[in-house]
Amino acid sequence: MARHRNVRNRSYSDDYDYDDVYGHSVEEESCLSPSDAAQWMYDPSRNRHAIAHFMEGRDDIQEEVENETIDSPHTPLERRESIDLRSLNLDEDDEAKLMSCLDELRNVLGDTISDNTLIQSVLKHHFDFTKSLDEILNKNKKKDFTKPTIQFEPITHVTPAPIISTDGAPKIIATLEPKSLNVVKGFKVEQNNKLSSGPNTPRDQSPATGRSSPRLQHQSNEESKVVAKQKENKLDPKVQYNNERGTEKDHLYIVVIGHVDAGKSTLMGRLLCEMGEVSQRTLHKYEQESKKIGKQSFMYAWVLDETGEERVRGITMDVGRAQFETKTKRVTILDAPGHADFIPNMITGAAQADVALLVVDATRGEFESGFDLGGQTREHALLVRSLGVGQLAVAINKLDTSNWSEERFNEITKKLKSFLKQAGFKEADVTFVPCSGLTGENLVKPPSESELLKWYSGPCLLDVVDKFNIPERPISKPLRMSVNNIFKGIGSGFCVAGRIETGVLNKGDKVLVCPTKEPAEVRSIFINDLPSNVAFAGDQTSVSLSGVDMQNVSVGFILSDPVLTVPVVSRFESRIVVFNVKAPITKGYPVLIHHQSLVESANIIKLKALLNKSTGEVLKKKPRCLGNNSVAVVDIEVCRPICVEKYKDVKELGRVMLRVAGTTIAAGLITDIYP
Ligand SMILES: Nc1nc2c(ncn2[C@@H]2O[C@H](COP(=O)(O)OP(=O)(O)OP(=O)(O)O)[C@@H](O)[C@H]2O)c(=O)[nH]1
Repeated sequence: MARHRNVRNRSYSDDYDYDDVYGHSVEEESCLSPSDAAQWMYDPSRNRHAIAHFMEGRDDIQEEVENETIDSPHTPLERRESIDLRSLNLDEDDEAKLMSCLDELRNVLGDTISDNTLIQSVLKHHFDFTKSLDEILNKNKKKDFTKPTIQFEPITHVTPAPIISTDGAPKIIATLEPKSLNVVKGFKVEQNNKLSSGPNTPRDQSPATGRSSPRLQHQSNEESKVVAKQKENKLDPKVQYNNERGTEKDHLYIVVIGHVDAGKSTLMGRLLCEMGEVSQRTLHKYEQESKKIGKQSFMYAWVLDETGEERVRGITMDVGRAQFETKTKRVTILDAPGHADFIPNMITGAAQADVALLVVDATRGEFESGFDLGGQTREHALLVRSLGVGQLAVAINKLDTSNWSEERFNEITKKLKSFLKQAGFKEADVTFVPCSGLTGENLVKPPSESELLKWYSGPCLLDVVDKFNIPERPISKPLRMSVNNIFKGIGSGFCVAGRIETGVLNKGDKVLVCPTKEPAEVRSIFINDLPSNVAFAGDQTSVSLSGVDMQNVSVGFILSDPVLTVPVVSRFESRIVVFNVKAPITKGYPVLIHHQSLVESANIIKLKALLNKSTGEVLKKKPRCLGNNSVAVVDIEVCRPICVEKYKDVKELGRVMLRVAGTTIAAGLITDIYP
């Protein structure tokens, strides 16, 4: 059966750069038990050979017969808001009441109103069905519930346009609104305009052709003419890149991660001050104001923690941004929150980054609680690796509290090295730097502390940042821009902010907003708040769009090349590494998928094969369950169609993270997609 090709006929060595797969190896002095450590042992040379060999030769992976739908032309599920009842924290009775009210409401209203709206109304009226119905009907008086239209939910939170600080503080380009992650993403697509997918999608299914809705069909001729013209006028991306950027310093995006209170914002704030990016006047102001509310120790953190709530609580909630330059690079810092409650924001920051700076608190007891006792150090490191970040600097911070002890530095680096190797970082790509954000020691100048000078002669933090390699920018691939923020622009338009994952985006280009596949035109492009005619893969940009309604674009969407469109799928196959599950993963296991800035409910619908971690060899076909540290091939079904790519085609959009109840339980590479 054709379905067998999903596993059997694949040479995994062709699909992956195995350096990008997690859980490779672990040192003997691991923080894991010896048996766990043994499971992670890995020999890359053996692996490359063995996986190719094993996959080509194997015919023995049988598959379950009940899920025949996988090969049949798949009808994508309607994309609707997913209800995660767990997040509502209802007790059993209330949950039952809620479900019963929802059923009743659906009987009357059909599917024309989103689940989210219904839930809000039911909760507001304390499970009173009649009152909820009244409210919804009154709100939607003019709506014809029987009419099948493309219907979109309003975006509930809109963030203001990015603001450049004018008081002498460094250029804080934009702060990601945490609420933007909760943007309601629901929409429904007419039956005759079902989402289709991918580079393999026949042209006649794309919005520019006959199967589109009448509105899209009407636009299609015009659109295709413009797109053809666009193609004609296009320069070779590499030539264009050299013309535009040839003489500029390379731009690097660094996400700063680590356990809560590790000193991330203080470190970055101090670094910016040392580099002269913050005026004395501003710093003095922060000093006075932080003193007033008894938070003077946070004065440097205020450079990046801009909101009143962050300053009063003394924690980062949004991703703060700032820029500085090293000898060879322009650097954008993405200061991520360390608190577990803000992990989705941290992921949004990490999804935009090329490299990461992991900050750990060297204070005795503090490192241990951030690393060993369920802290965020491990979680953050795993997350950034899962998002494709391969280079890491580790700031062993607050070493002033241990009198610059070499012993303490070695103790921490030993533990971290072992863990980071296990998480998939190559030893050569990880650098450890002793420092103190509070005193400014070893940040931009060689150390001056006599205790530190006794044993450390390595680079300061700034030099480590300067030595990072700029990752290859896939500018020759079709355009993919992932949307991580949406805000009102100047005048009548609106802007989407996000990262150009692949390709080139020119002012005036036609793009397809996916997964809804609505055509739009790029009116203007801003990079670091400055207008630009073009943006390339790797750039963080704000783009103003016309031709599409702001309410029809959501965080997690992809702006795609209008011809070589991004695949839109409801099911895909993934090779996952399971990190940490309380109960084994079984068929039907519910998870939240994180894919760039998108968060979507999903289920693991099929366990296809359990693999040997080191060789990729199939250990068991159709396993009944997956435990901790296992590697497996599974099929995942999302509640609403999403834009993904096979990892071998576009690495940037070929990774997913699976999270349950606030913990990352697995990371995966997308190995196949089911249109
Ligand atoms: N002794 C000492 N204290 C520090 C150092 N760096 C930061 N701190 C203190 O640690 C506390 C937390 O610092 P932050 O910079 O807010 O920590 P953070 O990691 O950004 O916190 P979140 O983003 O909320 O996770 C503050 O009281 C700082 O003054 C340091 O190098 N030495």
